[in-house]
Amino acid sequence: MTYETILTETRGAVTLITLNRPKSLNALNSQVLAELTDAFAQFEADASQRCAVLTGSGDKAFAAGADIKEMSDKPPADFYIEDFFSGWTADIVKKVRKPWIAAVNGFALGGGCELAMMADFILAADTAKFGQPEIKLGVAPGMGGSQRLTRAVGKSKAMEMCLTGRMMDAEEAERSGLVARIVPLADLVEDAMKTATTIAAMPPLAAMMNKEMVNTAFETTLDQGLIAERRMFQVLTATEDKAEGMAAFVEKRAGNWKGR
Ligand SMILES: CCCCCCCCCCCCC[C@H](O)CC(=O)SCCNC(=O)CCNC(=O)[C@H](O)C(C)(C)COP(=O)(O)OP(=O)(O)OC[C@H]1O[C@@H](n2cnc3c(N)ncnc32)[C@H](O)[C@@H]1OP(=O)(O)O
Repeated sequence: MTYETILTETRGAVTLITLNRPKSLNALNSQVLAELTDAFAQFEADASQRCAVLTGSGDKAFAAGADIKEMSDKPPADFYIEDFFSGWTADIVKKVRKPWIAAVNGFALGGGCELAMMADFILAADTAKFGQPEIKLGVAPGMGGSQRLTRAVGKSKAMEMCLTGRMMDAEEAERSGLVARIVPLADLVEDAMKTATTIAAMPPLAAMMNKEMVNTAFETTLDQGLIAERRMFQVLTATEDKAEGMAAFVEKRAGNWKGR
């Protein structure tokens, strides 16, 4: 599938998606939203693909946010009538059950930071900068920034960032728990692809359920999360891959996963 605003390629069981609007620092417009949603749907439907990486073209930006020029022209009522931005949660966060990584190669601001936080985890280049500067435009995060950032880094830091619009560099982002690891920019995509390849080699059902468990912890109470974890563990003990995984360990060999 070829797109205009994103690039996609597959390397083994890993899909690499690159935001590709370098002249506007990969700003996210309606076409990006449509094409990214389609690319993730293709990834989710392709049984040969088990993990994905999302990054930005160029060395300057992952995504500098929603396309301000497009937003400034949009009739205000249309945002509400069309329930704008709801597609990101429905089509990318909820429907993509396979693991995917955000490899943040530069500015991740506004919608760019929000998109990165939809990933299962973030690998940040040492040059990456994160922020929710919407207040400077007279608005506020509109795609989960105030909710996911607060859950990821805590109220004080999220509140300061939303009220001042300041950026957080990669060191602060790692220290705050927003990103899993920092990688030199030159090595970022290869490290992310290598990490994704490791995940893609895991039993696919267990990978999906580990993702679902951690996301449940991010969104519910401890008691409900413990119940969800226990039920998914119990389901996994009934799978062929559980029998294969434990037999492979005892027989000191690699597992041959069936995905069921
Ligand atoms: C109708 C709706 C459209 C979107 C639909 C699809 C959904 C998209 C995602 C939804 C997001 C939800 C809502 C979100 O919370 C709201 C936002 O994201 S608001 C935007 C927040 N981001 C910003 O405020 C950052 C703006 N950019 C900057 O501050 C600076 O560009 C920078 C990143 C600090 C870099 O500065 P410089 O190095 O000086 O580079 P330039 O500023 O000269 O930029 C180069 C070039 O890129 C253009 N550009 C940069 N950012 C954007 C942007 N966000 N939108 C559009 N264009 C952008 C900039 O204009 C320059 O272009 P040129 O002037 O050379 O033509």
